[in-house]
Amino acid sequence: MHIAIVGNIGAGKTTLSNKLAHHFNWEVFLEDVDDNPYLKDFYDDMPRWAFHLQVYFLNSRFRQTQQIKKLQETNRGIIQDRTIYEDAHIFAANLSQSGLMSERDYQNYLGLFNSMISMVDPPDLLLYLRADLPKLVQQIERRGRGYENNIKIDYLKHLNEHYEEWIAGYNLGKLLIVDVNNLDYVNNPEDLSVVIDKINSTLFGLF
Ligand SMILES: Nc1ncnc2c1ncn2[C@@H]1O[C@H](COP(=O)(O)OP(=O)(O)O)[C@@H](O)[C@H]1O
Ligand SMILES: Nc1ncnc2c1ncn2[C@H]1C[C@H](O)[C@@H](COP(=O)(O)O)O1
Repeated sequence: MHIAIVGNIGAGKTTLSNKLAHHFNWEVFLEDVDDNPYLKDFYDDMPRWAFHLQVYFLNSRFRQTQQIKKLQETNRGIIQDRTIYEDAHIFAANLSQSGLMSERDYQNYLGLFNSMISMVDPPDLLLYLRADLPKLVQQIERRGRGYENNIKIDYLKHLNEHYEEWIAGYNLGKLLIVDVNNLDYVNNPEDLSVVIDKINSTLFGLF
């Protein structure tokens, strides 16, 4: 079983990934953020570093999908924090449409993505955490990564629009949308139970 948690920056993916991995006693795969050599520079100067960052994330995410594939052969359950689909369909697409990545770099990137994607298995369940801008801003501030102070509201807004469009057309497997605006699974165990019940119901038809 492989559940992938997707959603905008600060929606609560990492927090929920860790909690679900603990609950189900499954393996968790997190994003390559702390050791990412481009992320801080990217937020300082997006046009300069957009392509470098996308190639870095694409490679890191592809490597992760291959590790997940191997682990699945052992029947171990897996929780994945963000997917390779989001790199291309959300972030790279947004950078291109916002004029922050040149057409030449975007087409080069897409060529790479399209070569890789046929080797990627979709998750059994894609869990989309839907969050409005105030919730995202509040949680990004709460997390306090210095370089994310530069993130503009418009950037988050455009990412949310890309998410909604991508999710509306998602057809690679089961999909569960959870509105997290009024959920606090950090402090309220009942809110975590709500999410776990929805997952069990979507995957196994329980509840
Ligand atoms: N549903 C929630 N309610 C309250 N706080 C949350 C919730 N989800 C996440 N947080 C807090 O918001 C911050 C960002 O969450 P995080 O899981 O890192 O988001 P993401 O991985 O989607 O970027 C963290 O400080 C986390 O403790
Ligand atoms: N593909 C990406 N392009 C640009 N930025 C990205 C990409 N993937 C992740 N990010 C950023 C967004 C955040 O600042 C960090 C970690 O993501 P988070 O949603 O907080 O887990 O990396």
